[in-house]
Amino acid sequence: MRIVLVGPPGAGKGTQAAFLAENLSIPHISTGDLFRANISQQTELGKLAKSYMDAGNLVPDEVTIGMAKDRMEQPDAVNGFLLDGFPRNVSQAEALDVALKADDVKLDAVLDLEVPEDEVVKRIAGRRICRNDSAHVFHVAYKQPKTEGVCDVCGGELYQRDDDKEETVRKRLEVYHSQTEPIIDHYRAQGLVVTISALGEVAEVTERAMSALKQSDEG
Ligand SMILES: Nc1ncnc2c1ncn2[C@@H]1O[C@H](COP(=O)(O)OP(=O)(O)O)[C@@H](O)[C@H]1O
Repeated sequence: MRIVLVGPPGAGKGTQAAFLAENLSIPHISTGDLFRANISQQTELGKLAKSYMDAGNLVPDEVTIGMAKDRMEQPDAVNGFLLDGFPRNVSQAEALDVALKADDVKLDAVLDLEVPEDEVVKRIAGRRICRNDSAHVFHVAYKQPKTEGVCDVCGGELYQRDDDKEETVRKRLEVYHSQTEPIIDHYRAQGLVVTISALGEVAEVTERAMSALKQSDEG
């Protein structure tokens, strides 16, 4: 299956993507994770990406599209993938359409995770991530001082992403509404959009997502 996941920052895309990718036996491709890997390895791409990310802006298409395509061309992605964070604007969606067409393949679904805006701000401000695995995500109370803890799953150090500060989150939401939301219409025109609520327990949302994807596959 070839799936695109969309939803505002804080919708739980990364968390859900990890579970869904495992259930569906396809690789989870996250452009945010690819950028963060470049940042921690201090590559040129990482340095460039960081300046945009910390401001809550999108990294320019010229570098993002090439990076995403390179990843999708890896052998593990030949029969399917779950894209998380890409495409993030209409021109990226168009570039993806062209790339898929060239390979004579199609997307199966675009899964849209819906969550109210005040919930998103609260979730992100309290979000802490494990240094060992970005799928290990934890939450502290909203507006609590940044406390360093350890990951319940693997004992790794927890940290707050630089772009998870409240001011940056507001900017990211603005960018989401102005640049990313329009891709939902782009894909709606292709009949691919499946919308589910991202509220509730993680496992509940995964179940909701799996049954929505199954229905769209049959329908
Ligand atoms: N496809 C993309 N195009 C441009 N910038 C991107 C893309 N994917 C990720 N980024 C950059 O990485 C940041 C973090 O993205 P991500 O890890 O997906 O977090 P979230 O979904 O919580 O916003 C974005 O705010 C943006 O600066």
